[in-house]
Amino acid sequence: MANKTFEQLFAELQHKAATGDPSTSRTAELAAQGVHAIGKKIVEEAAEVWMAAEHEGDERTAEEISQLLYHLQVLMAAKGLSLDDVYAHL
Ligand SMILES: N=c1c2ncn([C@@H]3O[C@H](COP(=O)(O)OP(=O)(O)OP(=O)(O)O)[C@@H](O)[C@H]3O)c2ncn1[C@@H]1O[C@H](COP(=O)(O)O)[C@@H](O)[C@H]1O
Repeated sequence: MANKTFEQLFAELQHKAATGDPSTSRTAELAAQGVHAIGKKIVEEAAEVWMAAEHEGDERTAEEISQLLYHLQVLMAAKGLSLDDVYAHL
């Protein structure tokens, strides 16, 4: 059972990126650092997904995928993109 859906998390991250306190919110901290820093995290997390899929178990792979999805959502929020902007291309 998921703790929250992709849509619920994104709504929370949009709010945190816009109004959160960088000293208490990781999302607000990343948003304040900007697209360059978030992009580096996305590349790092993508590599961790790959390594987990090849060398670690399904649980670790799923965990790394969740972290990649989180950072992609943070980038979307920082850029002002909506879920519909992305769904339009799926
Ligand atoms: N789902 C997530 C989530 N997934 C991953 N992460 C962050 O991503 C990190 C994982 O990346 P790393 O393994 O590289 O961890 P790290 O070494 O601490 O990161 P760096 O120091 O290298 O930047 C975690 O330590 C978290 O900081 C997340 N941070 C927040 N959320 C959720 O986002 C929402 C808003 O959170 P806040 O913005 O923190 O309030 C809440 O629902 C949270 O549960």
